[in-house]
Amino acid sequence: MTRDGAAPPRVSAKSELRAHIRSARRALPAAVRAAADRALVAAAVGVVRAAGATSVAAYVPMLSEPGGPQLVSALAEAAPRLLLPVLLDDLDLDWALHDGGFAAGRFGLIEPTGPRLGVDAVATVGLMLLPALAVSRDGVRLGQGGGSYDRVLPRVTAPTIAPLYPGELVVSVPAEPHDRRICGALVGTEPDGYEEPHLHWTKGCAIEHHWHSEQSSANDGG
Ligand SMILES: Nc1nc2c(c(=O)[nH]1)N(C=O)[C@@H](CNc1ccc(C(=O)N[C@@H](CCC(=O)O)C(=O)O)cc1)CN2
Ligand SMILES: Nc1ncnc2c1ncn2[C@@H]1O[C@H](COP(=O)(O)OP(=O)(O)OP(=O)(O)O)[C@@H](O)[C@H]1O
Repeated sequence: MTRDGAAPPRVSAKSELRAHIRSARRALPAAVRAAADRALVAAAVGVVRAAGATSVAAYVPMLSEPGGPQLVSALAEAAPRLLLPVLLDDLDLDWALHDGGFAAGRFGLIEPTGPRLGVDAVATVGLMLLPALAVSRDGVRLGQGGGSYDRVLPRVTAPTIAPLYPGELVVSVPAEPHDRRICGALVGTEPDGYEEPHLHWTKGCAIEHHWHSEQSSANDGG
């Protein structure tokens, strides 16, 4: 998209999209959010099972992040080994084994207190569910802006999938050279999308994936 002479993406293009999605998330009525989270949790468990992954990396949803408060416990039932991120001082991510313990962290994060495995432990998972504010159909991820997953993604050999609310799988996200593409988004399409998320494989995934769940629609491009 940015070829000869095209202006490089403005930093503010990303922050404008972030602000837009954060405020849309905050504006979601509680009942809609609860139904969407319930459906996303069920779909995420379906993806874990379809992938046959016993070791999974995920995240602890913050207020208004897709998945909600039930995501971690549901994933823990589906995957015997669940790794959750711990934000380090330099904004890189360490990984802790989920053992049911949590403590408050920076930025309103809830972080695991289980055994720390080190930044490279994430290379051992069979599936990564990661947080995003938006994902483009070609796999560019918009995160919270710390650049944490820009550091993490090169260490990951598993499919990388972001649960999203409807409207957050977008045509394009302003890409910068450091951005690594992710493999898929778990997302519904409006109007009933809040209750029916599907797995959309993106066009940018560099990781070979051997499984497709019943609900997947590969590269539907629309
Ligand atoms: N649930 C969850 N866990 C996660 C992430 C995430 O996006 N979601 N991360 C993804 O990398 C890492 C944490 N990084 C984060 C970096 C910035 C902000 C954030 O909200 N920053 C706001 C300032 C908020 C405040 O000052 O209170 C901002 O920059 O505007 C959140 C998480 C690891 N754990
Ligand atoms: N490998 C890296 N090491 C250190 N800093 C990096 C790396 N990659 C990107 N960054 C820096 O991180 C900052 C934020 O990047 P970006 O906007 O892509 O974050 P993000 O993916 O939205 O956030 P997050 O992954 O934390 O949710 C940028 O200023 C970028 O220069």
